[in-house]
Amino acid sequence: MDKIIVKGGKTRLQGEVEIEGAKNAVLPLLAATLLASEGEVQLGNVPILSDVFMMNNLVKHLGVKLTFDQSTKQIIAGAGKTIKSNAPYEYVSKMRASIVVMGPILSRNGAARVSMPGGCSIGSRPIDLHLRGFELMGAKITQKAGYIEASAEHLRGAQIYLDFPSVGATQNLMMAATLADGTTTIENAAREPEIVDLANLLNKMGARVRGAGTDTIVIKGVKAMHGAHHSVVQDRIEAGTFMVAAAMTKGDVLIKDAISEHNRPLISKLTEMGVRFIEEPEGIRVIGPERLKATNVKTLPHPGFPTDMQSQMTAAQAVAKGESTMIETVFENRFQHLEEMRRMGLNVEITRNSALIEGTTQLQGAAVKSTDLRASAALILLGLVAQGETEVFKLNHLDRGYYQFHEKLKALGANIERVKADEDEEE
Ligand SMILES: CC(=O)N[C@H]1[C@@H](OP(=O)(O)OP(=O)(O)OC[C@H]2O[C@@H](n3ccc(=O)[nH]c3=O)[C@H](O)[C@@H]2O)O[C@H](CO)[C@@H](O)[C@@H]1O
Ligand SMILES: C=C(OP(=O)(O)O)C(=O)O
Repeated sequence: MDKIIVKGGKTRLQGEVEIEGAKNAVLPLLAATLLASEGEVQLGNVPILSDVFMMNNLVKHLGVKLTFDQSTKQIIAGAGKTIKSNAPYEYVSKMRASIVVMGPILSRNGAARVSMPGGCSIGSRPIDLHLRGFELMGAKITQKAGYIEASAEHLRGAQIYLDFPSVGATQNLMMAATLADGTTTIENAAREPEIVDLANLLNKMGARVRGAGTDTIVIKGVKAMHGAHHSVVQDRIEAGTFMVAAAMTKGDVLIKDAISEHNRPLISKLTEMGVRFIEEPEGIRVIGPERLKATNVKTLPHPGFPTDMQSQMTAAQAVAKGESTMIETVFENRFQHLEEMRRMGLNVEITRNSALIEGTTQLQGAAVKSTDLRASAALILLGLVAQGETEVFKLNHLDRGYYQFHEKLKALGANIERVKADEDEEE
């Protein structure tokens, strides 16, 4: 596997950066291609990421004729006249998000057998809310030998209240409801921009989804769905990561075509820390101060501060003047990067889901390993400001969600390279 080497301390990022389509949008969009029984779903602005390749393999296995032209970032998914009901372990176990194929399969076939996705390093990630919603729609759910089996002669519309506004459950249930008999209402639904993107594609495919982006989504079932054209929404987490990078390095970076509406909580916190944001016709310009000020952050479902920006924000807090707090309320185990950051001199006290960070200008480069996707980006950001050399290992996490991350930072002036790691370095 590769490693990234960052030589930090003097970097001041400058220039402009292009942002890809969102990983967290495109994965459910790919699952939605299973719902079309005729025509082609054409997706543009598709990010070139390992998670996308894995989801492509799963939907292809299930019966969609899919091609991915990486040069144009376009996927063409030819409708499966029929699709398979069985999503096997070898595909689902590789990626948590693959559970969102269950709603479309169940909706089309009246039956689904999907391997249990399991947890991951940031938490146990149960799927009880997804399954409870399917049951309310008339599905019988059983668990056997690591698989969840669902069957329903007629999936029917239902009134579903989610105990927590789960992104995945909202997406799965929305898709299940598209071909169900009657009307489904999802209350306390997730409101993330990726939910809106999915609803937009579903409607282009012939579904009748209203209210996405609010806490109540209403879906009227239709008889069949067809092909459509759709461009994947911009990745607000990638955009946010570059905002933090500019903020930490006294930078001046134009984030091309950034959508401030999607990054309100982050922009608000960075502004509190002394960062300037200028809305320009080509995007948002981010200007970092001489020294960031401390701030207190708590992660929440959208429109609260996103848990997917938590690690990157702790990197900014690590170099801010004064004491900051970070409270993680969405995932129970998302502070592993702080242990790695300690190796670089981070002053942090962790009490359960709360971290007290004392900012310093004395961070030193070190060898660190990515513990999850956003941790990998956060460690690289910290490497930009630490004195000396930082080596970041386990880049398989980074490749799940960032396309050409080091090239983009390099183009902004970072001293960074990606090289092959020796086997013995990786442990
Ligand atoms: C591919 C994708 O889009 N991933 C995003 C999605 O993940 P994902 O869809 O898995 O996240 P959820 O919103 O479902 O999970 C949020 C919380 O709810 C809990 N929960 C969820 C479902 C359930 O049935 N029961 C339950 O208890 C989870 O364990 C977690 O603690 O939203 C998360 C929260 O914004 C982001 O961090 C992920 O990047
Ligand atoms: C946690 C994330 O993704 P996933 O849900 O795919 O693990 C993320 O994008 O930060």
